[in-house]
Amino acid sequence: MEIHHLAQNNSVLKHFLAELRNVNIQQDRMRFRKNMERVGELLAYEMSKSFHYKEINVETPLGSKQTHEIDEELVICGIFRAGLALHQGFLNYFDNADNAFISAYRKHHKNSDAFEIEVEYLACPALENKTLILVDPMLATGRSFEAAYKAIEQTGSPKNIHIAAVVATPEGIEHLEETLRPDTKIWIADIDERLDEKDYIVPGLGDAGDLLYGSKLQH
Ligand SMILES: O=P(O)(O)OC[C@H]1O[C@H](OP(=O)(O)OP(=O)(O)O)[C@H](O)[C@@H]1O
Ligand SMILES: O=c1cc[nH]c(=O)[nH]1
Ligand SMILES: [Mg+2]
Repeated sequence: MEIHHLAQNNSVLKHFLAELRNVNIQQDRMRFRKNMERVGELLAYEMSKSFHYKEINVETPLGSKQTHEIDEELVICGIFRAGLALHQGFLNYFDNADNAFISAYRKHHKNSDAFEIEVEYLACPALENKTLILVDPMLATGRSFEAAYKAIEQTGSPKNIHIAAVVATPEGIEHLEETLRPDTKIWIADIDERLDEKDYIVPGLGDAGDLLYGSKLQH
């Protein structure tokens, strides 16, 4: 499995990430959503370097130019809720991509921190010969990405699979290495230290879904 850890190099990505993590700045919900979308755009740009391209000829006002365009049929799949803003960032760059939507949430056991991942909704185009990009900001235990991929897999087998997340843990990445197709490529803005006792990422950024859209009733 190929793992790309993008914040290893300095770029404006680190600036947006710092704002997403900052407990004062992240309370500005509109700015948090915008930064998440902008990180989606940067992840899309980095990922695009790994795509196949085909030669095309473009007529300019002054002549013609042999150049290239993306030669992959993309399907962007956002995981509800928290994946929505990141999904929009990918769509801002991959204009004509098809899209899939899947829900995944942590359903807690009664009076316990233990949880199962519930998948209740999936809308997905045909995946044969497509490049699937699964996006969710948080890769904590990795169980949501796993559950989402297993549900999507029932509908068809994509040619290529990319996973995109903003903050990940080493445990989460290891979990995906054990459970997803070995040719999957993972694109992560940053990799943090560990999970806490509630399986939240430390230091992470908090609850991504709540920061984007407000709190929800616990299941
Ligand atoms: O790697 P995991 O341990 O599975 O945790 C990560 C998941 O947790 C968050 O979603 P959450 O369940 O909070 O739902 P939400 O998007 O509605 O906030 C996040 O968006 C991931 O989907
Ligand atoms: O740290 C975490 C872990 C799961 N979901 C979040 O939103 N944040
Ligand atoms: Mg959440």
